[in-house]
Parts: sequence; C-alpha cells; structure tokens
Amino acid sequence: MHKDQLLVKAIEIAAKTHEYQKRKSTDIPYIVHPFEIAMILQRNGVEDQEILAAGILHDTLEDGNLQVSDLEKWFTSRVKELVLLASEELEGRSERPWDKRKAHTIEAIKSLNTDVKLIVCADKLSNARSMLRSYEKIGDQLWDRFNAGFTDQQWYYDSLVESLKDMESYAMYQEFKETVQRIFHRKGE
Ligand SMILES: Nc1nc2c(ncn2[C@@H]2O[C@H](COP(=O)(O)OP(=O)(O)O)[C@@H](OP(=O)(O)OP(=O)(O)O)[C@H]2O)c(=O)[nH]1
Repeated sequence: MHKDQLLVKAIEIAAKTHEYQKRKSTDIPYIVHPFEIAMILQRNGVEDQEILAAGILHDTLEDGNLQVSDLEKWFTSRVKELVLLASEELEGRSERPWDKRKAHTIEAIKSLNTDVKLIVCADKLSNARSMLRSYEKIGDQLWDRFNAGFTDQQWYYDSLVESLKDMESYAMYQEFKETVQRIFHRKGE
C-alpha cells in the first residue's frame, strides 16, 4: 500500500457521501470542511494517517448517510472508532433538542483521548472560522442560519473552549479560543 492510499480512500468516500450537501445556508460544497480539518491537523504536526483519514471522514455518519458498517468495510477499526467518537451521539439524534445534544457533546469531549480531541478541536476551529467570516459579512443575521441564537451559541462555544483546554499547547486551540473571543465577546465594538 502506498503512503497516501488511506487518505485517498477517505477523500473518495467523504466526497461521495457529501456530494450533494452544502455548508449551512451557503453555496459552499460540504467537502471543503472535511478538507480543512485535514489541513488544520497537518499544520498542527499530525502525521498519523489514521487520524487524518478520520478527520476527513468525521461528518460522514453525523451529517451524511454513511453507516458504521461502511466504515468497517473500507477502513481499519481504529479509523472507524475515531470517527464514531468524534461524532455527536447518533442514536435518537433527530428527536433530541439542540441544547440537550450540545450539552452532551460538551461533557463527552472532556473524556475523549488526545487523538479524538485533535479531530474535534480542528472541527470546531473550522466551524468557528466560518462563523467569523460570515459574521464579518452579514453581522447578526448570521444567527438566523442556526438552530439556536446568539446566547445559546455563545454558551456552546465558550463551553467547547473549556472542554478542549487540554489541547492548549496546539496552535489550533489558541486560534479556536481567539476566534470564539472575536465572534462572541466583541467588547466596545
Ligand atoms: N459553523 C458552521 N457550522 C456548520 C456549517 N455548515 C454546517 N454546519 C454544522 O452546523 C452545526 C451548527 O448548527 P446548529 O444549527 O447550531 O446545530 P445543529 O445543526 O446540530 O442543530 C455545526 O455543528 P457542531 O455541533 O458545531 O459541530 P459538528 O460536530 O456537527 O461539526 C456543524 O456541524 C457552517 O457553514 N458553519
């Protein structure tokens, strides 16, 4: 197997899974987000191909229609486990309200191992970057795009900063923290 084979397969599966999806309320193809996760991980020194592959695949179960059995068929059990652990609790997801789902995520992150926290931190940074870009363009209209408004999103992102604090030696965590400050704590602006 050549060195890039695992990542090429992860890109193929993620691109097919997210083929018709766009990022929330935008015209941006969904696959831009998983690619950004892999770029953030690499910039932060991650060379482990299974972590990078899981980063690319991290939303295929939660936001795509891929099944765990598909991941088992194409990838190692470690890649499958990393994707599962990086996903919001999947069972009964559609019936649970936003705040219950996010409160569960905030608590669950605290007990994840570093490999999964790397993926989660890169994911949340990518989401926060896109929120900041949109906020700078459309201001408070941004909050209409999401299933929760400013106050709830502020609680969620401040809590994520706290849940991920073991990652403070990574540049991506510092950027995440600063981005959250810029979106949610714009004092005097
Ligand atoms: N910021 C941002 N989020 C987007 C975008 N497109 C899709 N998303 C997804 O939308 C979620 C935030 O939207 P909400 O309305 O607050 O939450 P919900 O979809 O889970 O109900 C993010 O979940 P999350 O819990 O923050 O993370 P994740 O683990 O689901 O990725 C992310 O997955 C985008 O352009 N910007």
